[in-house]
Amino acid sequence: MPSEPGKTKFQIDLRAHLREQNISDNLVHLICEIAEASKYVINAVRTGDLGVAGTSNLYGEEQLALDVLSDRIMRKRLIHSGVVCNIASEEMEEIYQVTSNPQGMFSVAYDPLDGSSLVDVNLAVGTIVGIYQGCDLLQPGRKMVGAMYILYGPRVSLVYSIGKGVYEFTMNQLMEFTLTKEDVQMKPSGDIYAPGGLRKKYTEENERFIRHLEDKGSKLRYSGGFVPDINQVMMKGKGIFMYPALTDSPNGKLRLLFELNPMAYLIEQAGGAATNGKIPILDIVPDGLDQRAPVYIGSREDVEKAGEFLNGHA
Ligand SMILES: O=P(O)(O)OC[C@H]1O[C@](O)(COP(=O)(O)O)[C@@H](O)[C@@H]1O
Ligand SMILES: [Mg+2]
Ligand SMILES: [Mg+2]
Repeated sequence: MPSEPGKTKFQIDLRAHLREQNISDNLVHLICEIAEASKYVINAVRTGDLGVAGTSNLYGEEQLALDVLSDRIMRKRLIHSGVVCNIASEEMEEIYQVTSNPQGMFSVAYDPLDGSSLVDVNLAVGTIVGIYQGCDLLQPGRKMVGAMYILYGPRVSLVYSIGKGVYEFTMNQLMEFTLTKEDVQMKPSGDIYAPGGLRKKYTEENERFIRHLEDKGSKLRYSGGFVPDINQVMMKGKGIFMYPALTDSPNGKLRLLFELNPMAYLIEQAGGAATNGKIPILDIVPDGLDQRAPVYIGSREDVEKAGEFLNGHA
């Protein structure tokens, strides 16, 4: 007998799933609003100007770079959600205050279109989001109440956690997100690695760690997009992504608030680990919106091993 629509576990849409999680209506609403915004972002990525046609569209209107457009889409949605206090985006220099009343409100830090330089070569990109209760955004990532990313690949998937495990939803032909994986779990050790940054600027310790990974049989799997690269580690359930300190950038490249904290939250929720080589990413106290940090993220034992190499114990 065919199952009743909406009743089979893997036909559950995002809103129905969230309503069962025992969280506030405001948080359900916020996550659904971000999911809605992502539909407009993927539409912009699929059909938007790639810079080849100059700066005007058919009507002579100025066209926006995709990351700026994605930022506007996200910001507008968040402002009108009615449940957001402060917004910080990789595309904005300062915090955007929607209201100063923290009651029942959330603050959001996001990267609207990470890896936007990959759009012209048609590689996967994504949106990364961290959610905080109240109005304070400059807190350690461990204070987040939720995090998610949306991957714009051959399929669009949304991976989220509110501290109760990691769930993957995939966009169907009606642009609804339906549950495709629940309770995603990382294995303690893996055999793939994704190393960001120019290799000749790696320190000797990082070079030795890479040699260790290759000696143990790990294969290179790097696309240059943080969201697809993390999604690979997450969904295969094994391996490590790193963007280390470089000889000319001691804090690496990736940003704590917009990129690292949400991913660290998700990977920890899946039983993995994320450090800057010394301490968990989620314990770093941010001193500004644009703070960067080196990162080792993925299977727990691989991340610990990185720490051993960096701290002279291996
Ligand atoms: O090209 P590199 O130095 O390896 O950097 C790649 C990293 O930079 C990013 O593209 C982030 O940069 P943007 O936020 O400017 O897109 C990540 O997606 C990726 O992991
Ligand atoms: Mg980015
Ligand atoms: Mg970006």
